[in-house]
Amino acid sequence: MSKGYFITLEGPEGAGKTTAAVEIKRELEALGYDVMLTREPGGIKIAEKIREVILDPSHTEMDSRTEALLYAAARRQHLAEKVRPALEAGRVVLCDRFIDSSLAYQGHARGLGIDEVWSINQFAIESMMPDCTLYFDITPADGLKRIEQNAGREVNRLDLEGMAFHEKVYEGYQLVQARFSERIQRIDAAQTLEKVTEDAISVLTDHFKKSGFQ
Ligand SMILES: Nc1ncnc2c1ncn2[C@@H]1O[C@H](COP(=O)(O)OP(=O)(O)OP(=O)(O)O)[C@@H](O)[C@H]1O
Ligand SMILES: Cc1cn([C@H]2C[C@H](O)[C@@H](COP(=O)(O)O)O2)c(=O)[nH]c1=O
Repeated sequence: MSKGYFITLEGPEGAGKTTAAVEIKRELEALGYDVMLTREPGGIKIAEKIREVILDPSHTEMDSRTEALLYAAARRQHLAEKVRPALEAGRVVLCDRFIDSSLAYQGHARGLGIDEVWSINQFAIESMMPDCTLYFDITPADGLKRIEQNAGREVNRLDLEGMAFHEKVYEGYQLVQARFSERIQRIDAAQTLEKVTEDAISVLTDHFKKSGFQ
């Protein structure tokens, strides 16, 4: 039984999750919480290696089911090695992407089926779901525009997919959000970073209060 609080950040490419995560961590720490920021795929050595395999732009031959299984494998190791111990120690875990990315990208956009991808992930997560998920809502066009303007960012294999794929990811997130409407809270990610952070903190402190987490 975890004593901590598990928060995930979700959304399409360029929504601002990684940038906002640093601010959210800082604000929560200022409120006295012990926060561990991590990411998927990655966060620990084995999962970072799996990330390299998945996202290498030269791996164009990768089968969609292989892709889904690799994300689930990285997730399992990350949960077992880093997330679960932090939660057991009573920490707030802030994770940049988690299972909802698999449901939107592999389940819907790749066409594997949200139920099928949910099902393969059950073996990996053993029912360990986030307490709260912030969904950073931005249109694919606006998100990709932000990425194009960020000259230093490395381009990965999924970034290279066409607009039709990114539209499907967006659609996938709408379906996932509707399915898990209690857990997933929408944040308007088109706002300034300051406003996005303020909204995120307001949602999270509200959740902490409701669940009695201190
Ligand atoms: N609220 C914001 N307003 C304008 N630009 C922003 C905002 N938040 C982030 N950005 C910029 O948008 C770009 C993408 O941000 P970031 O890497 O945080 O997004 P992301 O959701 O983590 O993307 P990905 O999932 O594709 O890695 C960066 O150049 C960042 O500086
Ligand atoms: C966890 C997860 C991620 N993805 C995709 C989403 C992005 O295109 C990359 C990760 O890159 P980021 O810069 O760290 O956002 O991987 C996915 O398709 N399925 C997943 O489960």
